[in-house]
Amino acid sequence: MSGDGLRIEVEEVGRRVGAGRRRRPGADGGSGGAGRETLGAVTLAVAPGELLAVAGGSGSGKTTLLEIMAGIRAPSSGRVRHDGAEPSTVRAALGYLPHGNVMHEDLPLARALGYAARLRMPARTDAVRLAAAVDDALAAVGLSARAVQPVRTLSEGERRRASIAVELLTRPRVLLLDEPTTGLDPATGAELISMLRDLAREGVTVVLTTHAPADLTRCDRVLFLSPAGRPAYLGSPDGLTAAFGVPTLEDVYGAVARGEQRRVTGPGTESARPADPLPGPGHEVLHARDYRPPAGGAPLGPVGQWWLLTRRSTEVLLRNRLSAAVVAGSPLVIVAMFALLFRPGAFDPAAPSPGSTAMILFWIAFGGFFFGLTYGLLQIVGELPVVRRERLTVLRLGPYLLSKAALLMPVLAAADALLLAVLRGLDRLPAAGWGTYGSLFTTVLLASAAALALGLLASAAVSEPGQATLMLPLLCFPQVLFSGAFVPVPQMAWAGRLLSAAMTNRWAFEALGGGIGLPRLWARGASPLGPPLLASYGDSFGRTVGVDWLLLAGFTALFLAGAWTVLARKCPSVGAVSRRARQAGREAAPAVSRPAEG
Ligand SMILES: Nc1ncnc2c1ncn2[C@@H]1O[C@H](COP(=O)(O)OP(=O)(O)OP(=O)(O)O)[C@@H](O)[C@H]1O
Repeated sequence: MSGDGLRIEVEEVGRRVGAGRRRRPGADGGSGGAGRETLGAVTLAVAPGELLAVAGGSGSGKTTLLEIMAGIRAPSSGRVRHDGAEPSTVRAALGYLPHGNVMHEDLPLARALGYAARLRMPARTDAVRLAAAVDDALAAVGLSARAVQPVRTLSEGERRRASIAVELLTRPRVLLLDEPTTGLDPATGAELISMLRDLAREGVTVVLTTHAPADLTRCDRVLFLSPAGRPAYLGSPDGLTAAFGVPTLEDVYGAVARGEQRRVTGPGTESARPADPLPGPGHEVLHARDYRPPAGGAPLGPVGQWWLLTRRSTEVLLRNRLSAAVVAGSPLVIVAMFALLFRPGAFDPAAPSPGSTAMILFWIAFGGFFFGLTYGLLQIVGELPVVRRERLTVLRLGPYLLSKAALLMPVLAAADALLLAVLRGLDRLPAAGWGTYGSLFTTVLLASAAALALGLLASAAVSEPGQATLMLPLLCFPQVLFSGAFVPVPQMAWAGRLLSAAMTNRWAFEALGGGIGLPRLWARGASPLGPPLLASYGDSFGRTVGVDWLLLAGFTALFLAGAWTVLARKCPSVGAVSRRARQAGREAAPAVSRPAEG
């Protein structure tokens, strides 16, 4: 189903990991000198139509090499070219399948592929051609009969094939797969390799990493890496056992671990097809303008992506009944609890209850915050592997984050409106005009928006849903303590006052107090407790409400920018990795040319 593959040239590629630097995809570009070598001096060429297996013990650098070939990790030395071009410039022609299952599990298979096709294929592709691309990809991996089945109900082998189908949508000319057979039974593994072999037969260049000795015999060539990440064998699978003088493929692992090395160069060991020599140092590298991407035009722009991602997030949420029930049900439960907690008439000027009025306003502010935070927290972390994978194609982070806001802000607006309407209906809030309630609603909605952005930031920063759950009390507690509702801001220690300025709940609480006329009620109402309470709060409610709104909007923008930054670091685009590689190369250059001391 694909055209001619690209010729991959790996030239003296090595990678070192520096001391004290954290691992993150593509981010730890080599420093050229210091650190531990995890991959060393790998040189090979993979021809179009060839199926190459990269084998080796755990930690021998298989994934590292594959990621370098895909252009999503920078080598510390050497270089990789696809038909003479840098990986980043031919990204549209590369299909990269990371280890594990990276699809939205709640979507039916064809729907998940449909969204992936719309995202990756040219924007002008019409619905009929998109559907045909999905059908072709499903047929290529033998899953046409599973099209309507939710991804989570597929077997492990079917899921692996479904993941490959996503890459096939754009008819890649190079397919790089990290451990596609891990976890599969031998028959399913063999089936999957035979499917990859068919793709290679059609001209695609296929490279896979594997732990299964049986896979090796089904590939054209094998690159065996030593525990130190150096090539121990490169050649035909048939010659593998003989080269190490061992009876079985399993024994090769032991021999390689003992440090034996066989760089076979006889017939069948080189590229399956005759190739041009590797480009020399003076060889001019192709750049994006020289490479012709598949015909059809550019993929969706930012607005198109935003709308597509909004629709996908909505469908993902609606198809997961538990998540949908939590999103819809938690405001109902919380509103009901508020209605039970407070007594009516606290705002009655003839008999006000100043302490209760402060508490009612605080819990309204906190309700808006809590809805936003809980909605945001689980949004990103659960689909981070999908985001990471899509960032390697065309996904933009701005539209992605804004799609979450587009999905959740209407729900938050409904929850906030319900909260105010129920409390007003039950006389927990005073009778007042639309202007006052418009102000209260704006405040709570802005509080929810800021909390949603904070939730998205936390969700992007953690690495698993369990950690996101732990973040909930951590983020809520200071918002309660330092809101100024329980201990008025003027009564706090100076450090507490400083901290309270960073709490969105403080500004929401004060805006609600100002908006509903709390100072007037406390000062002129019939309760003798009002004036001293007002004195303890100082000028907390004296500010123009618009200033509080600006602060809440500023926090929202700040948290969204934070989420964008975290995601950009965790899920770099291929272009970003390539820039880092060039930067690392420039930094490494002086170290390489430095004369030996002594
Ligand atoms: N950023 C990093 N910092 C420290 N060590 C790293 C970093 N990146 C990779 N490594 C190390 O590089 C080595 C190769 O890792 P890699 O994931 O490529 O191995 P692998 O052969 O794919 O392993 P496995 O088969 O277990 O998946 C490992 O020892 C790993 O710990």
